Amino acid sequence: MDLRLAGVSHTYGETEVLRDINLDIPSGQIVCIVGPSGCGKSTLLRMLGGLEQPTSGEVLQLGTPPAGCLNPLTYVFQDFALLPWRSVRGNVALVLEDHGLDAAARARIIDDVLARTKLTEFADALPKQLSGGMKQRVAIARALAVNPAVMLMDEPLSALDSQTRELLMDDLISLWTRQPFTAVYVTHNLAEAVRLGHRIVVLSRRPGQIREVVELTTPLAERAYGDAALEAQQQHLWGLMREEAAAADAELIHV
Ligand SMILES: Nc1ncnc2c1ncn2[C@@H]1O[C@H](COP(=O)(O)OP(=O)(O)OP(=O)(O)O)[C@@H](O)[C@H]1O
Repeated sequence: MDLRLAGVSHTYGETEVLRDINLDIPSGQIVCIVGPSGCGKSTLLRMLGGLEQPTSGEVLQLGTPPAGCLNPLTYVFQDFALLPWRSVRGNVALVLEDHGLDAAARARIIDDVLARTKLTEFADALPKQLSGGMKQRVAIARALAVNPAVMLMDEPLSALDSQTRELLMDDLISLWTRQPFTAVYVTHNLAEAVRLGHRIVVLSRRPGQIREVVELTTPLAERAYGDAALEAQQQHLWGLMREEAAAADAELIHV
């Protein structure tokens, strides 16, 4: 299933947040959204997930979700959003309830996603026993458990220190390489965007408009930390964003 934003604009009261966004999210790709603070990235993600309706334009789901999909659109948030009283297994199991699956089918799915996210041996741990990186792995396992058509990821690594971020980026790349998934990945971090994005959508400051869509053709598995070509892409992105970011920053300060 692909997603398409067709002429999407959005206004909160007097504030125009997004203007005329036209964008396709093709199945099997990671599409990163970057742009200065407050330009409407999270709003765009909420529209893709159907949590909010755009003031004008349409969000279209094209085609059918993959076989075995229990929830076509699922979120991964920065703050993990785990239930503290449930174990790792229990947190993943939560999203499998009320789908008419028998216990064996649920166990099979949970075992599979825990293995894919390297959490098998932590299945019985509680969130408070886990590092931030491990908590986010649980959130990713939980998202994968419903076999979504598209994962909507809102700054999923922003709460983590830089080394943990690197490890999780490697994990996401190996997850995708073994079994491609579709994701829209909002980030402030251009290094993350060039490591993980097949396409990077650069938004202007508010009202967010698409300034450029950068396509990266290097396979994800070949995008090593510190790669010169990636650094060059990152510089290009920063060139596009620099003035917008400075203007957005000044705007926030003087409000
Ligand atoms: N429910 C809401 N009601 C009113 N204004 C809102 C609402 N949600 C977001 N906004 C405003 O819309 C603008 C865009 O917000 P949004 O969170 O989408 O931006 P963002 O690009 O994700 O920001 P950041 O990079 O800081 O996370 C901001 O000015 C924000 O204050």
